[in-house]
Amino acid sequence: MRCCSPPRPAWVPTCSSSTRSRRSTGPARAAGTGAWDWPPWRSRSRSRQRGSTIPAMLLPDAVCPHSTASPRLGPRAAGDEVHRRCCRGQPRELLPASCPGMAVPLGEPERGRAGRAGQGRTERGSAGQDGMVQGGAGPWDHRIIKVGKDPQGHRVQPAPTTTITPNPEQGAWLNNKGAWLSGNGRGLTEGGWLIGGGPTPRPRRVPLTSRAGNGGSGPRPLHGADRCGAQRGGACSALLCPRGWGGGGLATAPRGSPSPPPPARRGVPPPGPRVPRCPLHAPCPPVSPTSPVSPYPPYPRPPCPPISPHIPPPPQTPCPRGAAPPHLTPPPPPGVLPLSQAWGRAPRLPPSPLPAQRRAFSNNKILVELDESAGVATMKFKSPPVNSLSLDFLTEFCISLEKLENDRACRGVILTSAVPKIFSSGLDITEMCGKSTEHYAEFWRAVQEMWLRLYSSNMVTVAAVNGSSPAGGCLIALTCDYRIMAENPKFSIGLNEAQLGIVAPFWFKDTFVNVVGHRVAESSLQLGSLHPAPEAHRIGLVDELVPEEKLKDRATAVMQQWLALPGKGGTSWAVTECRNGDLTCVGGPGIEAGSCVSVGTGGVGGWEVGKLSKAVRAALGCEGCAWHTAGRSAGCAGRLPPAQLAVPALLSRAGGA
Ligand SMILES: CCCCCCCCC/C=C/C(=O)SCCNC(=O)CCNC(=O)[C@H](O)C(C)(C)COP(=O)(O)OP(=O)(O)OC[C@H]1O[C@@H](n2cnc3c(N)ncnc32)[C@H](O)[C@@H]1OP(=O)(O)O
Repeated sequence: MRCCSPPRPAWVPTCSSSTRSRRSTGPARAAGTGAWDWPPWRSRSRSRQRGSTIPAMLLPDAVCPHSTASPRLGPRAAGDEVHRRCCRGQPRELLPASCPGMAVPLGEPERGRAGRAGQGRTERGSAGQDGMVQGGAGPWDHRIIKVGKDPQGHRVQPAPTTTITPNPEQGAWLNNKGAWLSGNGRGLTEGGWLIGGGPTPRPRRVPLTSRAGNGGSGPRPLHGADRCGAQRGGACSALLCPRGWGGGGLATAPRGSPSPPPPARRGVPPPGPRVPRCPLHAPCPPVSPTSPVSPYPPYPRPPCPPISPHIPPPPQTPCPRGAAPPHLTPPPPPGVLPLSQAWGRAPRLPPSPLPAQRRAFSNNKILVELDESAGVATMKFKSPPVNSLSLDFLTEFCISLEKLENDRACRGVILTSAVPKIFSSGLDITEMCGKSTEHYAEFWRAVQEMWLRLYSSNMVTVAAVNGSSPAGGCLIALTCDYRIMAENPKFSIGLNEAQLGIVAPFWFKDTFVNVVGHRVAESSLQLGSLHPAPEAHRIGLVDELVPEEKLKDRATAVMQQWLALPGKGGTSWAVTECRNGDLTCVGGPGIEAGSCVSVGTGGVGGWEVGKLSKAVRAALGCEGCAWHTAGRSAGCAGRLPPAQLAVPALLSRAGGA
């Protein structure tokens, strides 16, 4: 059973004028005689086999039912007008062959064409006010449910049980109540529906099982009757029907025919071949090869959504030691320099077996020479006259150091001076007076950055002090892992800020204390002493003195010694513990147990002694496993709370200075 009421045949007029015209031409058509297969959609052969004979008045018009072009049906004067309205004003000759009215070619005897009849089927409709066709088992089972008006304008109300009786004399059908149902015997009413019939107009009583608009379970209006061109007064044919199906002048589809697609709804695209869409669409449905071919162009391609929601994020590289991902790393406290640039550097690898090469790069203030065979670079300060640490110098210093850090062939760096008798005169005094506040801030950030980078470097750093090194120059030497000074009493080193009327920043002081101890540092800082080379060696400010001409070789030898040791950069090992917020060395190769190494002292697991970066990493958990081994406090289990480390406090204070 079909789910929809049958479509109106293409040749059924819907306009009242057509009906009136047809009725007016009824007598003329009635003059025609002859046996015909009727209705025209009935198979001719089948009808002939039954020997059907239909009155001439019931015969259809010519190919266009409204046209009187048929010689059997008389003049076509009135029919032409109807024809133009019915067939959209197209001349018959221009109608396409698919038009149901074109089944009979021009010039041929106008006999009913072969067609399909909805006979023997029961059509239950819920077509609402547009009408409904109901049928039964017989050829006349189809019935008009919604009826129009009789010639006098009276509305015809079908009874629950209706008998349709053709009345050739009146050119109409009558029901059992004597009501007029159709004006031409083809089941037409004004605004009504065509019903099929059989070859023999046998009056028959068929109970009505459904009424129009009862909302029953019958078929729905055919593919949206309100949208069908036929319902709007035009012919519903295969070419004219906006849906492109269901037309062709067939009242009903044959049994077993595929159900038509559901009626188009507002905002819902009609069925048709699915258009492949952007593969990035998440719910992209597969293209169905069996989808009916739609006569409509494909739907506009929906705009592709941004690729970001559909593109998976890059996988996060887990911290090898279980540390928090980079994006979870807590930001440094306000005022603290970002340490990200000093952390997370690529692991340093042994030099490649390639032939030994020497590379050098230079800028205005610093000359860098890299011996790839030894994995040692030399940074020579060349900012005459005194290698003052200006903003440009500091910037170039950080850039050069970063280049070496990123160079896998470099494992150690030696800092020395290309200016005779001067290692560095310290911070450039001209940068600290007569400038804007912004410039002071920028300069001071550069100073701290220089210290952090050098102190947290993964490379072994050796200072070859070949000249005087006051204040900031001394700080550079103190920040290195090892200090070798030219054995020249004229060269002095120390933090002389007190002589300038300023106080050395606490991180200057801490670094100094780490090297010479508290008491020496205290006295030296209070006096602002500049210690000659011999004295500097005596108080431990420098590790050894060598003749100036041997300074380079000695620095290289020391570097090789450090690089030969295991661990990152070949530095010594130390076991530290966390106690009262300080990092205390509890032993290690070459390190006295119990000595306070404070910040920057490494621990187990390959930390480098004197490397602040390792302690900072431990504070953030990146070195947690090492602390788990050496730590004694509860906070050292896997990840050391930053509060128990002196490093964050140190950095915080550095930023606040
Ligand atoms: C914002 C927040 C801040 C916050 C402030 C907080 C900062 C605290 C930390 C501060 C750290 C510092 O390093 S403060 C800087 C401390 N540095 C110093 O005190 C250096 C003192 N200088 C010296 O001792 C000597 O100059 C020395 C380096 C040994 C070289 O002696 P020489 O005889 O060979 O040469 P000189 O004739 O003295 O100097 C040559 C020229 O170099 C200049 N010169 C020398 N030192 C200079 C210097 N540090 N900066 C600029 N210019 C310098 C001289 O003025 C001369 O310039 P001309 O006359 O034009 O030829």
